[in-house]
Formats: sequence, C-alpha cells, structure tokens
Amino acid sequence: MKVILTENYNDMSRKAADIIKNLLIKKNDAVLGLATGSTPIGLYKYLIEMNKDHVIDFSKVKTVNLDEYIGIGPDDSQSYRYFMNTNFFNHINIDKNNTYVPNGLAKNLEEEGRRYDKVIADLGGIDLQILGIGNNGHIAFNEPNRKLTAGTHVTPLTESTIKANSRFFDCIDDVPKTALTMGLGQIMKARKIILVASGKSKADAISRLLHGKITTECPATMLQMHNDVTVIIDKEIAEKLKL
Ligand SMILES: O=P(O)(O)OC[C@H]1O[C@](O)(CO)[C@@H](O)[C@@H]1O
Repeated sequence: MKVILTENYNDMSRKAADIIKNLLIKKNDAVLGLATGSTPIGLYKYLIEMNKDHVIDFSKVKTVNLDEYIGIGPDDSQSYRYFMNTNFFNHINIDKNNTYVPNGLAKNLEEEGRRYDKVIADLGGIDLQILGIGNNGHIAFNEPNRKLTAGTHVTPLTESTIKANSRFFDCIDDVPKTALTMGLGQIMKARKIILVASGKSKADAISRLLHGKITTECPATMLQMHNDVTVIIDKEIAEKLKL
C-alpha cells in the first residue's frame, strides 16, 4: 500500500485530485468510483477548478457511487444523489445520465443491488475508486461484522455510524437506519483505489488499515489484499501514528 503524507486537509485534497487528473488526462472516458462524506468534498472542489480551467474534461467520464440511504429520494437534500449533484456534478461538464447512484427508493432493494452490480460490470468495471473511511473502519457502508457481502446489498447502519452521520441531520432520529452499499468484493475489483482521511479521529482506523490483521471486524483491512491502493492522510493522523 502506498501512503502519501500531506500537510493538511487542502494538501490531501489537492494530491488526491492530482492523481485523478493524471488518470483523466490519459483516459478521458474513465469510470470513476465516487464517495460521499465530508472528506472528499475538498478533492471535488479541486476537480471542479481543474474542469473550469479546461485541464480535465468530464464529458466522457462515467461515475458510480458507493452507496445511498434507503427510504430517501434523489431530491431529498440528505440523499447521496443530492450530495453528489450539489457538491460535484452540477459544477462540471459531466452528462448526468453517466452518473450512477444506487436507488434507495427501489421497491425491491435486493434486485436493485443486483442491477447496480450489472451497471458497473456493463461499464467495464471501475478504473479508480475514491474512498473515505469511517472511525470504526467502515468502507462505504460495509460496517464491522462477522461476515461481509461482496456485491451491492442492503445493510443496517451501526450506532456509531448513525451517530457520526447525525451531524448532517436535524436530529439523530432522522438518520436513516439502513442503506444500499457496494460490497467489499465490488470495491476490491476497482483497478486503482485512493483512500483519503484527515483528522485525529481517523487515526485508529488508518492504523488498522495499514498495520492491522485482516478482519471483517475492520472492513478497511481488506484493502491490504488489493495491489494498487494509495492512502492519502494529513499531518494530524501521521503524527498520531508516528509516521
Ligand atoms: O468523510 P466522513 O464524513 O468522515 O465519512 C467517512 C465515511 O462515512 C461515510 O460517509 C458513511 O458513513 C462513508 O461514505 C465515508 O467513507
């Protein structure tokens, strides 16, 4: 696993954006796997700037998102589709028909998971997957568990994730309790993975990701088995881990 130490959140975001830029310059029709959460917002800002400056072009790019809450629709400001539109897609020259997010309102959610996996396969797989990480080591919404699921599936959220995500809602009771998420099998098939993390609260999860035993109880540790993962962290994490 390659680790890039950065000065701060902006530097982390810039370095991640540069890796994506270099891929898009080589392959302008790449399939990007995208993540929500607060961490990737900075890197999306850099990509928006690069697009405005005509350094990168999204007209042929396709994107697939990792996850979506169940029970809230695309126009709900708490949905991940809404997040992606407002933080990224509305500001770049991408065709929204080429952007995919699981449908959290699907009548048959298991079928939606299978449909989503087929969408990814039909696109030819993911060239580059961006990941954040949860404080408990979750990746997308693959929560610590005795078992993990490979494909896109329905998952209950842990108390710790509900609590962490409640900062985006009026109150904790409004946070959805379930989500549709790509599974670790699907994520591991991405040809390249960039994981971004900033702030002391992520240090333990990053320590386990880099040095811990591989266990479903810390889904991020699965990434140790992937041959092209770049972990980009800020100084706060590096100092806490004495890197
Ligand atoms: O970047 P944040 O907001 O700390 O979120 C971390 C993780 O939590 C999630 O948002 C899900 O809870 C993931 O998608 C993300 O990787």
